[in-house]
Amino acid sequence: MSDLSAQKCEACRADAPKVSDEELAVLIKQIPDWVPEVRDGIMQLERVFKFKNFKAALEFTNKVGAMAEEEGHHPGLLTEWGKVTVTWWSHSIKGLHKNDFVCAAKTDDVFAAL
Ligand SMILES: C[C@H](O)[C@H](O)[C@H]1CNC2=NC(N)=NC(=O)C2=N1
Repeated sequence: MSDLSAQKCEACRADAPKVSDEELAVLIKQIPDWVPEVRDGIMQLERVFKFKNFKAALEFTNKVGAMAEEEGHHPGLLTEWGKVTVTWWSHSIKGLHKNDFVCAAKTDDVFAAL
């Protein structure tokens, strides 16, 4: 468990500040497999996880879903044969909040524990 994944998501209101470029540079070092990407004008964190078949990909998807429910923060999940694309961003602020980095780190932990 990393520093980030040991944290809990906090309530993210519509007026919460987005992570600054300086904060992003520090936080992304703790989740080096994640790629920050702008999609539809919204900064997001994305990582592709590889599996041996669809069943394994679906099991991982469900575990990430359960973690998301516990945190009250929810990712984009695209489950395909042998592959799950996980995308984190905060809908309420249309960008990245610390919560997204916390949940990306927790997603790494789910994968590591399979
Ligand atoms: C009411 C509920 O808590 C909110 O809509 C939560 C749910 N999950 C969420 N997940 C994400 N990724 N961003 C949000 O802003 C968000 N808001």
